[in-house]
Amino acid sequence: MTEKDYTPTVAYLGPEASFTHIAATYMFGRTGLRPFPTIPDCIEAVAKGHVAYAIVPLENALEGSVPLTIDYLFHGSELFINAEMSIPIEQHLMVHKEQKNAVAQIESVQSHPHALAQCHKFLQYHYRKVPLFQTTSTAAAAKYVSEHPEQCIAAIGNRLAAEQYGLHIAEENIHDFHFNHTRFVVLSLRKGSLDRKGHSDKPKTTLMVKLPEEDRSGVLHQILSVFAWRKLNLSKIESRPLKTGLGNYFFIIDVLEDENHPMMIGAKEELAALNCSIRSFGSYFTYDQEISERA
Ligand SMILES: O=C(O)C(=O)Cc1ccccc1
Repeated sequence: MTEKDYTPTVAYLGPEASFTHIAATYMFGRTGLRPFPTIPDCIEAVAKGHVAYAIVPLENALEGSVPLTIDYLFHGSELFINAEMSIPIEQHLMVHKEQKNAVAQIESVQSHPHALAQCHKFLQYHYRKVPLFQTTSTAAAAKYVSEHPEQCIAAIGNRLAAEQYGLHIAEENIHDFHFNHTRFVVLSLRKGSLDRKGHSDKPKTTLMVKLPEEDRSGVLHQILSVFAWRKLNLSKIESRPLKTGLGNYFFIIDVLEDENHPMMIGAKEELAALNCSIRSFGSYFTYDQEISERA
């Protein structure tokens, strides 16, 4: 993909100061970013050509895949992955400044389901009886808290969200496990890798592989050996429901190689010969951000 001299519009899971916003800023800078309220809204905006790119969370180190992204990306979308970035996630408990002395009386905690899950032990231990409410993003929760100063409620989100919405951080780093990273993907209607500074040496290719209709023993073994004997390194394999019936699955396979490499071309041909159906989401570079790099 060639760089254009205009700033592309980029849809991200908003509002401002979500983790996705942080990832989007890291990848594209501050201009041209447009917040959308939900992941499906971001995916639809890029699929309909309203924006050039969308950036959405794909997978968290603690919680696994983000089901909404997987559902909308792998079921019927015609999008490609142009880049992936991984950012460290630190979660903080925040309240309205007017409620900063009432933290012991918090009546509810809101956040994105993954953020609530990442802080499960903390919440169990400190706020066992407090109801938890899911929001579309951590920043949406912070914004809601900022708009309800009279309520003794808390949000879980990042430091930027506390600053953006003027909230008081009542407890820092409440995520249960230290290694809490999330992978985000940049999507567009065009195949090709975004080439920015600091990317991985090797590109990665994401394949969606559907097993042959006829049920035969050893088919998963056959699929894996297609990659194994070619020394193609897999960085992920995940089975997801096909949604056509109980027990029907497809596989998301990430391979650390460009899809145009002769071994990859051979692998795709062999998978087709095994009666698998394959859809490639393209080859793309990966970017890793550390907290110290944040603006
Ligand atoms: O809610 C957000 O801020 C997001 O961008 C999604 C998310 C939620 C929890 C961890 C990482 C990303």
